[in-house]
Amino acid sequence: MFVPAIKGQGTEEQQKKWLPLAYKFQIIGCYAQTELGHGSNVQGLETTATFDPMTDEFVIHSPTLTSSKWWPGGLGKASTHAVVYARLITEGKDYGIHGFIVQLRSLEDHSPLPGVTLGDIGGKFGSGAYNSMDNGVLRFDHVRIPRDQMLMRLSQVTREGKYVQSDVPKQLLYGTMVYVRQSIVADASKALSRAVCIAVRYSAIRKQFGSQDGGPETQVLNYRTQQSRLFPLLASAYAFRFVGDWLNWLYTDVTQKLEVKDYSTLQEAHACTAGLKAVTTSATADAIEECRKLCGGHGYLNSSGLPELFAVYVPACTYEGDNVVLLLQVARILMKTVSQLTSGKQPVGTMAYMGKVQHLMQSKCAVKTAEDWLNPAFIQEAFEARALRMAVNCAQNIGQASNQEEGFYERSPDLLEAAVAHIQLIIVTKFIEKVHQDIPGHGVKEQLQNLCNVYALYTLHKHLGDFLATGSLTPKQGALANEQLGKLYAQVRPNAVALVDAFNYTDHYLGSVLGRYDGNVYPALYEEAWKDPLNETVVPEGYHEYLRPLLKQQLKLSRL
Ligand SMILES: CCCCCCCC/C=C\CCCCCCCCC/C=C/C(=O)SCCNC(=O)CCNC(=O)[C@H](O)C(C)(C)COP(=O)(O)OP(=O)(O)OC[C@H]1O[C@@H](n2cnc3c(N)ncnc32)[C@H](O)[C@@H]1OP(=O)(O)O
Ligand SMILES: Cc1cc2nc3c(=O)[nH]c(=O)nc-3n(C[C@H](O)[C@H](O)[C@H](O)COP(=O)(O)OP(=O)(O)OC[C@H]3O[C@@H](n4cnc5c(N)ncnc54)[C@H](O)[C@@H]3O)c2cc1C
Repeated sequence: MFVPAIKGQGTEEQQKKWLPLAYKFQIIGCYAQTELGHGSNVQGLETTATFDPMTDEFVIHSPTLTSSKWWPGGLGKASTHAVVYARLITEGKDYGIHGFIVQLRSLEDHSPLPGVTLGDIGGKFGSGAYNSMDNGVLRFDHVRIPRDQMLMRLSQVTREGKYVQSDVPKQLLYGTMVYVRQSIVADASKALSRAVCIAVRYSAIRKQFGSQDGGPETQVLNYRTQQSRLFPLLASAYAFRFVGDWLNWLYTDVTQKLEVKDYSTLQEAHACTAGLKAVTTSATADAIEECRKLCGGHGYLNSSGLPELFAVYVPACTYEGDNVVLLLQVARILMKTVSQLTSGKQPVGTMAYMGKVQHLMQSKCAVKTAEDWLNPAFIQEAFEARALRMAVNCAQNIGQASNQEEGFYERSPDLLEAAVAHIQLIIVTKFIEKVHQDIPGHGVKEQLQNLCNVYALYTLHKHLGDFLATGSLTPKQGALANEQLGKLYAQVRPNAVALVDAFNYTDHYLGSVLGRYDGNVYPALYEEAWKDPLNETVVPEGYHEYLRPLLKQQLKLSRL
């Protein structure tokens, strides 16, 4: 994040100076924004950067305990430099949060520079999976940096100390986070596809119950409950891959527009990166845990690869923006869009469907049979109607409040659900668009169509309350969707293993004895067990100190 921050907020000159050093690992940088007291609320950060015109320097300082930088990855032990986000103060006025390049450690002996206190913040969730990352703590005691180490693409401070705001939106300060959020969506698909690959392959070899006359037991992958839990996750892995590909296109397009000072899609980029990051990471974290449970007891072994995957993945729901905070950002933009509908201003991009407000507010879903749910037009319209009606309902309720902000606060739980509905519509839309494309490979398109329908109808089934409460569907149509879902599972089953083999993960990358490509799980589990350090001695350490005295004492007591 050190590099994209300099690329996005540094001048050409600053990029020429600092990026080659970073690329060649002549310096190691981190992104020091979050503090002990503030993470979500960036504008609440307390670290100060006060301009000293006498020396043409900024004085970086941590005025309070809560202003200590806290969490930045790589900060504790590895980084020599940081992009530090601090309150810019010049001529006695606070201009809010800006980025500054600050050297933290000597390039000679890696010792912290004068006025810099830093270290690691300690162990984190799980069996230490994330402990390979030195998330750090950092405090400044009046550390001086040259004025030209303020990232000056978005705004400047002159030699005399005058603050100058460039003619670019100040939100570009948040650009690095937008960049990482869009990459996290693609990474959600990677993490989810790993978990699903393990769970599908293991479910195909695991047999339990159902033996007839001594014959083989039933593959657990054949149980309807296993399919109804697992196949929506398989479909989600593909869904997140395709929406992640689209989001990368959107991000690239926005970045190109920014180059020519076209800021028209900045809001769309923010809403989509924030919302898709929130929805895909929450779903993926839940799905990895579900995949662990789908593997029964063996899923709880470290050798399954699932506990570590979960422990490493779950902070994705928090880092790069807490998911609730990000969804509320989407909700704000939805409310702004709804308020503009009466002005005649046509919504664009992923909000364009809201322009069909007259139709969608009164449309009746035309589904009459289970098979009708295989028609993408019916799915698309049902999801559009649900999302729009939820947004309009929120806007109407907010409108009844004494003031907008109070109304937004009071209705924030409903707004959260409206934001999720809008983002799920985007995911479904992009999946439908993907399967409408020419897709090479014999039968591949049909399989992806099945998965697209599984993702859409599973999501509809899971959020049926929204669809019924907004009148977007009738209970009968909801039941028909569930009926069609069961038929789709039967169509996915024969290709389930092929659909996870298609991720083409090596056994090494998968890191799971349950997900081995050859399915030879039981010998691998047994072999792995003996590698456990506890098995280095046949009689366990502690026997003589603890077990033997206890056993002897109990034996003596039993003879009394
Ligand atoms: C076996 C192991 C295997 C493991 C396998 C899986 C591995 C895991 C998966 C992947 C691995 C790799 C993943 C990638 C690496 C990830 C590393 C993560 C490191 C983490 C880094 C961080 O966390 S950095 C810090 C992140 N912090 C945040 O995100 C803070 C969140 N808060 C904010 O963004 C802002 O405070 C907030 C937007 C909430 C509020 O802004 P504010 O200005 O205070 O107020 P507001 O009025 O809401 O907004 C004003 C105005 O600006 C618009 N706006 C806001 N944000 C943006 C933006 N980003 N872009 C554009 N516009 C923005 C907003 O809409 C408002 O507009 P108007 O209404 O005024 O028009
Ligand atoms: C593994 C990991 C790596 C990280 N790496 C970095 C890094 O490299 N650089 C960096 O700068 N930071 C980093 N962070 C910090 C991270 O960005 C923050 O933790 C994250 O932005 C969440 O902010 P917070 O901790 O202040 O959460 P809080 O905002 O304090 O969240 C606490 C609760 O409050 C709720 N909440 C907060 N505000 C509102 C609101 N307005 N309305 C409703 N509910 C609200 C949240 O939803 C949440 O439930 C990292 C964090 C982790 C876990």
